[in-house]
Amino acid sequence: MTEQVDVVVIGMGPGGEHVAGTLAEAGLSVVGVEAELVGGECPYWACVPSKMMIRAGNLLAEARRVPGMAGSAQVSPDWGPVAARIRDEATTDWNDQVAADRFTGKGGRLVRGRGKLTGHGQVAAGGEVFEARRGVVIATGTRPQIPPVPGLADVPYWTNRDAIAAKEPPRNLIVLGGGAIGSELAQAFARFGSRVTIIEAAQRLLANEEPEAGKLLADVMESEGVTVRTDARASEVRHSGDRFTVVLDGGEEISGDQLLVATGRRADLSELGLETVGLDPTARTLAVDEQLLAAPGLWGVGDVTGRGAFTHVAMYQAAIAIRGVLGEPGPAADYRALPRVTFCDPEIGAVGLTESQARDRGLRVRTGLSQVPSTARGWIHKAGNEGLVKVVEDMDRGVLVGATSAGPMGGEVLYGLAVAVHAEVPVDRLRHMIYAYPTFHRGVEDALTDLRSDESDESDQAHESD
Ligand SMILES: Cc1cc2nc3c(=O)[nH]c(=O)nc-3n(C[C@H](O)[C@H](O)[C@H](O)COP(=O)(O)OP(=O)(O)OC[C@H]3O[C@@H](n4cnc5c(N)ncnc54)[C@H](O)[C@@H]3O)c2cc1C
Ligand SMILES: NC(=O)c1ccc[n+]([C@@H]2O[C@H](COP(=O)([O-])OP(=O)(O)OC[C@H]3O[C@@H](n4cnc5c(N)ncnc54)[C@H](O)[C@@H]3O)[C@@H](O)[C@H]2O)c1
Repeated sequence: MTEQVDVVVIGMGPGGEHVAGTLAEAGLSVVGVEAELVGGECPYWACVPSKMMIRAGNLLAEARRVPGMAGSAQVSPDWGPVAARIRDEATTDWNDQVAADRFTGKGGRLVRGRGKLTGHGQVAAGGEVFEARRGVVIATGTRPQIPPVPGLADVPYWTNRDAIAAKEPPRNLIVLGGGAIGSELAQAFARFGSRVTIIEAAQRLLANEEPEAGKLLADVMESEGVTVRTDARASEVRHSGDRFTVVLDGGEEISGDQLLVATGRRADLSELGLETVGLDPTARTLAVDEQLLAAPGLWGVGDVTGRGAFTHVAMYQAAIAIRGVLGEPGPAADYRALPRVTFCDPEIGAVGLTESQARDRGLRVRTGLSQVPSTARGWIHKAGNEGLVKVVEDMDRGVLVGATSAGPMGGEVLYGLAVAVHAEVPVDRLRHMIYAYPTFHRGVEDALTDLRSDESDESDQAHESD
């Protein structure tokens, strides 16, 4: 027996929950299928609790900046309130009843279990088969990608989930991977007293962002006592008693009492029955078009699409898929001004293309750089003022195609830059704007003033030799 409904959403993380809840509110009959917790990774093991850890770590860091600035302060870190806040306020002890009720309260029907396509518009879940008249939405997210380092699979390493649920900070923490997860959690634990070593295979932290940002972050982390090993590869992992040992290429051994693996995430399409609708279940991500369609009547939203593993991308895509299901017009997905913020201290905000991504696309590029400590506000701020603004201009069009703002509130400073990239505001107009004094975002004006190209460098040099 199949049950007729309007829409089935498989995966109720931020993307799926938004689609399912909104369509249910619009009056459609919606089945939301969830294998774990309604709300997905973000509220229980990712964005929200990690930002609570970071907020607490930042409070400690600010208190440690009091000497020389505002008197004296004694700081005694206590993980207890952090763990309690994560348990009680963020996750309700990893119970999703509130989120489930939120969805059913909108008129949706929640089916617990794994959803699987069994043909076009057909989903098997929870022992039932649903026939979706309007369509199916896949929003199944990602899971940690564990690298094939010999020995790693056999040791009780942490993923983000264990780190978020930690009842106390580890004494010695090894973090494999210096991307967003590794960097954020490393700094948070370090500020609570963990001795942390980050092992990153790439040349720098946050390898997908501007090199200046990764270097800045590594410098600050190291000044706080975190050991940052870039260009470092693990060749073996061992565990004995309660000690982890990571052997690096070259033989050096790094030991700790916890090992956090944060080496990226990947979608798992293998169990979704994609072959029943003619799609490849071995693909790395669910390929979708600019309307988020993977096939007629089959939408994909969120991390599973591989277009940026961020909650705001999942929500953005969800809004487009909702319009698609409802048959409403609206703009297609546009990722030119995709913002991301790594909530370290300094906060690393970025939007659009990095300089090297812009060059790889064949753009003629000018870049400008300013340093937060050299701005009036950065100088006033003093302790904890490390940061920079970098802007990347497409010279031929005279617009910014990317920007980075790192520093205190770097993620907030990013907003203006994101508007500039999104709306393609001419650089000439940005330069003649009034920037409030003394804000951190005045560093944007300085970076715009600094815009220069390799070509102009070359012509400058030619001038000098004349
Ligand atoms: C430590 C950490 C910190 C992060 N911090 C941030 C941040 O600050 N800002 C930000 O924007 N992003 C952050 N992210 C990324 C963010 O968590 C994800 O981008 C977001 O959760 C993706 O939402 P989603 O709906 O695509 O998938 P998910 O949140 O992964 O949800 C997918 C859901 O689908 C379910 N599911 C999977 N397969 C099936 C199936 N077959 N049947 C039924 N259900 C299924 C899963 O159980 C899960 O609940 C962070 C991630 C991590 C790990
Ligand atoms: N603030 C945020 O918005 C936020 C925070 C955390 C996570 N996220 C999202 O979650 C995604 C996943 O985060 P992540 O940090 O796991 O992935 P990532 O891709 O950002 O970083 C993984 C890092 O691990 C390194 N690596 C891979 N294999 C390695 C190995 N064997 N040894 C050492 N290093 C290795 C890679 O070079 C890379 O730098 C992010 O890309 C981001 O989209 C966002």
